[in-house]
Amino acid sequence: MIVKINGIVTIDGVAASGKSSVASGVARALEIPYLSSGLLYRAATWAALENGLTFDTPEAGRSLTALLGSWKEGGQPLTLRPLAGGNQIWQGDHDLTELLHTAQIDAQVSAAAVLPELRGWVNAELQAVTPPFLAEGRDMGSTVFPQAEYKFYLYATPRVRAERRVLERQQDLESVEAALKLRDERDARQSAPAPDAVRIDTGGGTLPEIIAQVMGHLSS
Ligand SMILES: Nc1ncnc2c1ncn2[C@@H]1O[C@H](COP(=O)(O)OP(=O)(O)OP(=O)(O)O)[C@@H](O)[C@H]1O
Ligand SMILES: Nc1ccn([C@@H]2O[C@H](COP(=O)(O)O)[C@@H](O)[C@H]2O)c(=O)n1
Repeated sequence: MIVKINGIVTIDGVAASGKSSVASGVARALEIPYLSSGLLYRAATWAALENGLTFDTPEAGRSLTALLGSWKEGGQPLTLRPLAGGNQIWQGDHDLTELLHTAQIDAQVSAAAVLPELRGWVNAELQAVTPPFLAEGRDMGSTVFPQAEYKFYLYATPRVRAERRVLERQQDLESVEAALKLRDERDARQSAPAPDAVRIDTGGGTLPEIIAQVMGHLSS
């Protein structure tokens, strides 16, 4: 059956639970774009680190959003390209995407993401997009798009997530699992599932099976 979405679908969840892989598969099946909010937080973190900004001062949030604003005014804005096959982030004509999934960004991004000014900047970028689309992150269903038609929340044990992540990165299982647990703790405040989200344990199936599970909810 062909499923037609006119509004917004949200997929939230903990780190490495499979959000972007599932979002990409579902977006392709629905033939709509998906927006990775995490990629915007990662890009802003990269921008701060490149420019010597830290996240632990009272003016940190304002300094970071001022930097992002100055890039926009200078004609070099950070831009999310919401391709269904995988999101990209560009600054002007530079594709930054490859630089954003490193252990260094993983370790710093939660400190940037608690800054209210940065959360406001990311939310405004996403809310400027015209539906239909699928939005993926931590607080898409709870805060940014509470009006979404369908909401999902993905989770899996830290061990399952770490076992998947070591296949993508040159790191050992124990340190990947420890880093994921730390990120879960730091992100806990903005990661509470929307009360009306369908919760799915991605440890309970293969990637195609989880995508099919989400599609099943959309067509029922
Ligand atoms: N059943 C499954 N469901 C979801 N992802 C799976 C599954 N099995 C394996 N994976 C793999 O888990 C890995 C992590 O997935 P992905 O990068 O989509 O997670 P994420 O939640 O977007 O991560 P992050 O929060 O770090 O951005 C990917 O390599 C993906 O292919
Ligand atoms: N809605 C969101 C999305 C992400 N974050 C923060 O960004 C980090 C990276 O996100 P990934 O989806 O790529 O893991 C994440 O650890 C959070 O700190 C957020 O706060 N809200």
